[in-house]
Amino acid sequence: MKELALLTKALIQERKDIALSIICGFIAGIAGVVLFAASGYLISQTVFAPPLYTLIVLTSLVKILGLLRAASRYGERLYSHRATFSMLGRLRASFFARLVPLMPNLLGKKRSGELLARIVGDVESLQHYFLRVAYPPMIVVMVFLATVLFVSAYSVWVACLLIAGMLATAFVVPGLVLLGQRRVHGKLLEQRAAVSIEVTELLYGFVDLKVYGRLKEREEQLHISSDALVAEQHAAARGLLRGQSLHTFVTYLISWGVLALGAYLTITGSLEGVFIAMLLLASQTLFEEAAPLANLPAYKQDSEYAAKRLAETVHEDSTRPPGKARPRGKVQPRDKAQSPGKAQPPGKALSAEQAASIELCELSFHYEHKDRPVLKNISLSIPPGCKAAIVGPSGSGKTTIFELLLKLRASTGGEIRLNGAPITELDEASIWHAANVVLQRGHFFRGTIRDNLLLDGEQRSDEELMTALEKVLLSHKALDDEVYEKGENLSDGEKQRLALARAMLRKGRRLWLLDEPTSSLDYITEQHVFQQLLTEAADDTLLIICHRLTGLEEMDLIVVLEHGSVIEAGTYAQLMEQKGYFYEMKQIELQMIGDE
Ligand SMILES: Nc1ncnc2c1ncn2[C@@H]1O[C@H](COP(=O)(O)OP(=O)(O)OP(=O)(O)O)[C@@H](O)[C@H]1O
Repeated sequence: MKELALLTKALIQERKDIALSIICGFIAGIAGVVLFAASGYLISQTVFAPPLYTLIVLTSLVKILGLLRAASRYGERLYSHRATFSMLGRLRASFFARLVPLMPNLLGKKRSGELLARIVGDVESLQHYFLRVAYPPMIVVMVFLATVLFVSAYSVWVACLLIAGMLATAFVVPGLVLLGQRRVHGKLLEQRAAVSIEVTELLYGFVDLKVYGRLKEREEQLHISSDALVAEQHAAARGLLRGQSLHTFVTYLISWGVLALGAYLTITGSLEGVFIAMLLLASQTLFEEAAPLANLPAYKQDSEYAAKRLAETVHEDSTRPPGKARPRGKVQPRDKAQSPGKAQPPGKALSAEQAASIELCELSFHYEHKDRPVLKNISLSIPPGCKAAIVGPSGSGKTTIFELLLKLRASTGGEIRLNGAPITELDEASIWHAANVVLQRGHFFRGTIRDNLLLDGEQRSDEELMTALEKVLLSHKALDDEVYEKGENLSDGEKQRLALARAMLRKGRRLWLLDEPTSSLDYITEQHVFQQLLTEAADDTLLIICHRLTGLEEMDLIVVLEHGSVIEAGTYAQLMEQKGYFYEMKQIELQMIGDE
C-alpha cells in the first residue's frame, strides 16, 4: 500500500533503534523460553534427587536467564518506543508542513475539528504500525525457529505440534479477528473525527448557538456522537479481546497437546519423562511470545486506514490545480508552476532590502466549485514606494488579491510579479518575511499583550513595545495585560490596533499589505492610526484594502474593484474628477459623516 510505503520510509530512518529493538526482543524471547524450559527441567530433576551442584547450576541458570530476560525486554521497549516516537514526531511535523500551504483551500473543505482529529488521532494510530505490526513478527519467527530447533532435538513430533500451533496462531486466529474487525474498520477514527468536529463547532459557535437557541440541540448532537464513539471503542476493544482470548485458547490447547503427546512418547519409550515439563513450559512461553500475532492484521488495517486518511488530506488538494474542479474519473495534469500544495524546489527570495514593486498582469482567479471567476484579467502596476489602496464593494475580490500576493492561493490565469520576478519563482516564506501583513481577522494567542506583540520571536525592550502601542492609541493597555484565546477580551478595534502595532514593530519590511486594518475604528482614531501608518511606511510600498475612503487623498494610486474587475484607477483627484463609481462612494460617505 502506497501510504504505508511512506511509513516504512520513516521507519528506515530509525533503522539503528529498530535493529537494537529486534535484537533485544529476540534475546528476551529466547531467554524466556530457555528460562521456563530450564525451570521445567529443574522441577523434574528434583524428583530424582540429583547432586547438589546440578541444582546449583540449574537455579543459577534460571536466575541469570530471568535477569537477562528482564534487561533485554527493557531494551526492546526502550528502543522500539524511541524509534516509534521519533518517527511519529517526524510524521507529525512533515504532515503539518504539507498542510500549511494547503490551508486556505483545505479549511473550505475540511472542518477544523476534523483536521485536528486527523493530525492528532490518525497520526497517533500509526504508532501501532511499528509497535504491533512491523517488528514483532520478526522476533516471533526468530524465537519460534530457535525453539523448534531446540525441541526437535528431543522430539520431532512435539516440534511438529508446535509448528501446527504456530500456523494456527499466525493465520487462523488473526483471520478470525480480521473477520470480526471488518464491521468496525475505520469507524473508530471516523467517529473520533465526528466528536472532534462537534466539540470545535460548539466551542467556536457557543455564543451564536446560545443566542439563536440552538445550544441544547448541538449539545445533544455532541452526546450522540460521543456515545457512538464510546460504542465504537467498545466494539474495537471487544475485537482485540476476542483475538487475545482466541490466542490464549490455542496456547493452552497446544500445551495440553504437548502434555498428552509427551506422555504418549514417554510410554512408548521415545522420550524421557524428565523432559516433559521442560517441553511443556517451553511451548507455553513460545506461544506467549507470539501473542502480538493475534491482533496484528487488525492493527495493520487500522494503520493503513489512518495513513490513507492522512495521505488523502494532503493529496486531495495538492494534486489539483487550485480553482478548478477535478472532472470525475479523470486525473488532471498538475500545473507545475501554480500548484501551491506540492513540494517545490526552493525558489528565489524576495528581497526585504528594497521597497517592492507589484505587477498584476491579466490576473484571474476562480474558486473551486464556483461558477464564476472572482478576479478577471486584472492588470495593475504598483512601483516601489507607492502607496496604493484597493476599494470596492464587499465580495469584489479584494482579499483574494492579497491571498494571491502572499501565495496562500495560486492564480488560475495571468501572473503576479514582485520586484520583477514572477511570484511562482519566489519562495513563499521570503514573501512572508519581507512583508508586513495585517489581515482582516488577525489571530491573537492566549497570553499577554507583550506575548502578542513579540510574535516574531525577536527581542524588544518594553519602551519599544509601549511606543508601538502609543502609535495606535493603545497606551491604556499594559504589556502584562492578559489576552484570552483569539483575543476574546479585546474589542474589535483593539484587536485591529494591536495587529497594527505588531506590524509596526517589524522593522525593515519594505512591503505593507493591510486588509481593512482600521475598519472597526471610529473616524478620529482611524485618521490618527492611518497617519501613523503612512509615516511608518513612508519609504516603503504600501497596499491597503479599505471600505472607508478616509485619508485616501494621500494615496498615489486608488484602484476600484467591482465583481473582480478594475473599473477605475488613478489618484484621488483623478477619480473625483472622473465623477464615476469612486466619486459616488465618496459622496455617500460624506453624507453619512455629515449625518453623524
Ligand atoms: N474560500 C472560498 N471559497 C469560495 N469562494 C470564496 C472563498 N473566499 C471568498 N470567496 C468568494 O470570493 C469572492 C471575493 O471574496 P473576497 O474575500 O476576495 O472579497 P472582498 O472584496 O475582500 O470582500 P470584503 O470587502 O467583504 O472583505 C466573494 O464572492 C466570496 O464569496
